[in-house]
Amino acid sequence: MAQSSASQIKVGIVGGTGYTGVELLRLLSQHPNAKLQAITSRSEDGMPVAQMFPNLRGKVDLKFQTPEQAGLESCDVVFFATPHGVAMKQAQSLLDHNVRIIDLAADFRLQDTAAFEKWYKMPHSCPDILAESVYGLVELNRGRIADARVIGNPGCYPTTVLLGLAPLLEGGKPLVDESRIIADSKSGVSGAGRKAEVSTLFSEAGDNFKAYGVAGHRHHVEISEQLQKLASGRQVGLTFIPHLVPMIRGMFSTIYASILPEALDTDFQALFEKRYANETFVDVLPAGSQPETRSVRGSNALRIAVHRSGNGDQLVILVVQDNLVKGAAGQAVQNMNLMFGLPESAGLEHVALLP
Ligand SMILES: NC(=O)C1=CN([C@@H]2O[C@H](COP(=O)(O)OP(=O)(O)OC[C@H]3O[C@@H](n4cnc5c(N)ncnc54)[C@H](OP(=O)(O)O)[C@@H]3O)[C@@H](O)[C@H]2O)C=CC1
Ligand SMILES: CC(=O)N[C@@H](CCC(=O)OP(=O)(O)O)C(=O)O
Repeated sequence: MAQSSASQIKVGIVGGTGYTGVELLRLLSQHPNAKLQAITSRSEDGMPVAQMFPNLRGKVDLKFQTPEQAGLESCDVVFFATPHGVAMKQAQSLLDHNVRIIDLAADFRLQDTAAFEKWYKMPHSCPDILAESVYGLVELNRGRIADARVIGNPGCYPTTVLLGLAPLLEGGKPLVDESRIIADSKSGVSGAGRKAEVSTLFSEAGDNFKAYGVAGHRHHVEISEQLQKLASGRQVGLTFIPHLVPMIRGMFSTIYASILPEALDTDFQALFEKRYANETFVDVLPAGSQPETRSVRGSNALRIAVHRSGNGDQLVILVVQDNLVKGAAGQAVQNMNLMFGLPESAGLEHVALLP
């Protein structure tokens, strides 16, 4: 159980019964500098957290409380592991109490409020707070995260696609045909959350493999907004197709890009290795490697392999992560560490679970 001390960060979690909420609990209950202070659930109000999640017995001795009763305003930071539209309604009152906010949903991800309203089917209730918020993809935005009061933690698919493409787009000179990039992405079923839905029943999702959101997915607009920033304002044309695979955790994005004739002699392996050389959580695998989702299961690592296919003019980038860790709760804790001046890897040193 985390011991309280003056230097510990007082943490609240809104939405402690969902999959990202319980993942935050797993990570933060072992974090050397965090003290869990308030965990909310409206449906499980009064239930001991460890009764619902026995993996936390002896680690978390709090009960779930409603958001109104939990005393969130006395925390240093509050994580929202809630559906879209919840954090933005509580953000101002928490900021008024000097509480910093990390939202795992999409309320603070898209700067384009018209796109937010189109894809999330609700008006944005605090565009002024959105304007000061920072997109919490640490490897791209580290400089701005430390001082941020509000973080929009990235979507799981966007994390894989953006980190898989950043080294190609960040340079001033295009290396690949930026008008036709393809991201073919697959997610485990936990990506859909813990709520009961027919599509995530064992008998629907098991022994099955399907694409969805082919005509449009809300992560496409999130990825596109960030890709344009990475490419210094150049338009980037992306086809993004998500798939559901019959596993619980894990995400795999295969990204295809055509190398421009003038860039054919680029050493892409070296480019990726150099870009991520100082990143604790991004692992560029040796040339020829084929990453597996189980190599990141339960860990905050994201692994990338760089390949050329065909006659060498097609780049194929393979990216794996655990959707609940680097794709959600782990990334959120990485943001918290930066915001509070801690080592970025504090509480995030778990090695992936095999088999
Ligand atoms: N699953 C994943 O891989 C990823 C998820 N995300 C995002 O993280 C967020 C949480 O996802 P996930 O954990 O899967 O979701 P779940 O559906 O599993 O859990 C949602 C949680 O929010 C609480 N909640 C629901 N409505 C409200 C409300 N109006 N006010 C306060 N609390 C509420 C629920 O508890 P109760 O109803 O009892 O209060 C529950 O604890 C979502 O926005 C999701 O899009 C982001 C990246 C990856
Ligand atoms: C498998 C599955 O259903 N995945 C979710 C995305 C994961 C997620 O929660 O992303 P947000 O935080 O942006 O909602 C989906 O496609 O809707």
